[in-house]
Amino acid sequence: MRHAHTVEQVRAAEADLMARLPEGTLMQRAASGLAVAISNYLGHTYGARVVLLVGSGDNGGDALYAGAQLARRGAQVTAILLSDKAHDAGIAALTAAGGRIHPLASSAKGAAIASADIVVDGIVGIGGRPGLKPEAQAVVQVAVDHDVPIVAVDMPSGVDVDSGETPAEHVKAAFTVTFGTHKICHFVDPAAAACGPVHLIDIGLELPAPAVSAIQDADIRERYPVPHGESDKYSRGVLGLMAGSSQYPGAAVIATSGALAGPIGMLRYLGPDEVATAVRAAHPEIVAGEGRVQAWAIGSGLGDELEVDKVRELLNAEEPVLLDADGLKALDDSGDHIGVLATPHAGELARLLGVERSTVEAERLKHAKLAAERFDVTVLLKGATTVIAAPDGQVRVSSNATPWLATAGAGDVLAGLCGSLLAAGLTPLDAASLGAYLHGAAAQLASASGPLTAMQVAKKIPEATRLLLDQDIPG
Ligand SMILES: NC(=O)C1=CN([C@@H]2O[C@H](COP(=O)(O)OP(=O)(O)OC[C@H]3O[C@@H](n4cnc5c(N)ncnc54)[C@H](OP(=O)(O)O)[C@@H]3O)[C@@H](O)[C@H]2O)[C@@H](O)CC1
Ligand SMILES: Nc1ncnc2c1ncn2[C@@H]1O[C@H](COP(=O)(O)OP(=O)(O)O)[C@@H](O)[C@H]1O
Ligand SMILES: [K+]
Repeated sequence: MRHAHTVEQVRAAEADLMARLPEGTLMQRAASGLAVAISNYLGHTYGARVVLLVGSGDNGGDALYAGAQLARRGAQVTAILLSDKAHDAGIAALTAAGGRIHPLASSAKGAAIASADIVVDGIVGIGGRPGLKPEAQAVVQVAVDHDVPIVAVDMPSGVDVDSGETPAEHVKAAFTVTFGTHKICHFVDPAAAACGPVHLIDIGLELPAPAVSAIQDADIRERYPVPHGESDKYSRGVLGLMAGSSQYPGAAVIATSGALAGPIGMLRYLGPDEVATAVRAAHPEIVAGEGRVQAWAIGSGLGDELEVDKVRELLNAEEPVLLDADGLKALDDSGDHIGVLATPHAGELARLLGVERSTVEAERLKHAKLAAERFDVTVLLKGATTVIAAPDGQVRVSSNATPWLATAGAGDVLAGLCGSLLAAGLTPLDAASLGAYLHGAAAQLASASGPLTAMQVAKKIPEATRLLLDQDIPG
């Protein structure tokens, strides 16, 4: 996993390390990494036109020192100071290296930005409040108008670093270079979408447990329940699936496709006879009717046929339960739901919490955590980036999907797959994490940059799993 820490955690780790190192060491490490990343992006340094947008703090200092390094290697570097205050030693370093300094009032700044190869956003970093001041917004807009790529120093200025929210104007970066550890805004939308690819420069920080972790290829290999010589169909896990209705029979076929593509040894289907017939026609290996299971997946396409009392009974039983779509209506905030995994999209989470969908979309991390705490369940909030919040406060994200996955039935595949992982014995947090990541990987294969259907995603899950399990990933 990749890990993100809060500003407070970063500041504390930085203070610990700085006490043991000569002054300025960390900023030099950060600036060197930034300069190298910019050179790599441009493909050349000599003669490159680089404009630095410099705010009042150390984020501007990083930009100035990186600019000085680039200037020493032959780049034409111009700094635009957006505040009366700026990092003095950084300005001295850039000037000594032959860089130019423009105050905000300079009439030449617009032309410098318009003709730049790259603009460096050193306006604000972890010390910033959300939003851009009008003068910063104006210079950023010149870069946007002239298609000049922007590299964000630490994070795109204007985003909310610890929540990933973007309540006001902010920079949209071609890429971001961050230091020491990832920050929450790199992982959580909508801010994550403004970061572009994020390069992490190690500056030697020693960090506590992360606030948010991002799932990677290696996590699948580490945690997937691969069967072994002693396994049989029962020990691999049996999933009970309640999905589909006379109104939505297809949801059952799609959800069972997702479930069978996961690690379980057997799938029991419970639902109306005509739907069971359709499910068995698609997958003759499915067993219809009651029996022992290791986990339940309930909800996709149930419509009005949800039996709330029966589901509530299962919620209080020992076996873990996944609740999706209509099944979420059975969730209440009483009782111990520690083994429950809820998989809402933003609209469903909004209904559960009694807020507007737009509020959930703007504050995804906050609402996923809120629901996990209120209902004592693990919440998987679907979207371009999937946010998974456990009741103990752990948060993970998965962001390997493709926008082509936004298609009817894709959520049913995910519910089946995550249910399958639950039945195979993973915790709700791991089942959600691996399920979301494999779903995203399968969608990439199914899409190949083009349209896909939910059933095609389900069909690609075994191949995605095989590729991820076989890959030789060090450490
Ligand atoms: N920590 C680490 O490990 C390392 C950190 N490093 C670097 O330091 C950066 C943090 O630097 P920092 O603490 O000086 O804060 P920073 O983000 O530059 O902001 C400072 C000032 O900006 C202002 N301001 C606030 N909001 C604003 C807005 N929306 N628009 C305009 N202005 C705004 C506000 O001043 P005010 O307006 O209140 O006078 C605030 O005091 C960090 O991101 C990284 O790049 C690396 O060098 C090495 C390792
Ligand atoms: N823009 C996007 N980029 C990537 N994945 C997305 C995007 N929008 C939605 N998804 C994913 O597509 C799936 C849609 O699920 P859901 O909204 O439940 O659809 P349905 O109810 O039709 O099955 C989820 O896994 C979600 O994370
Ligand atoms: K920045």
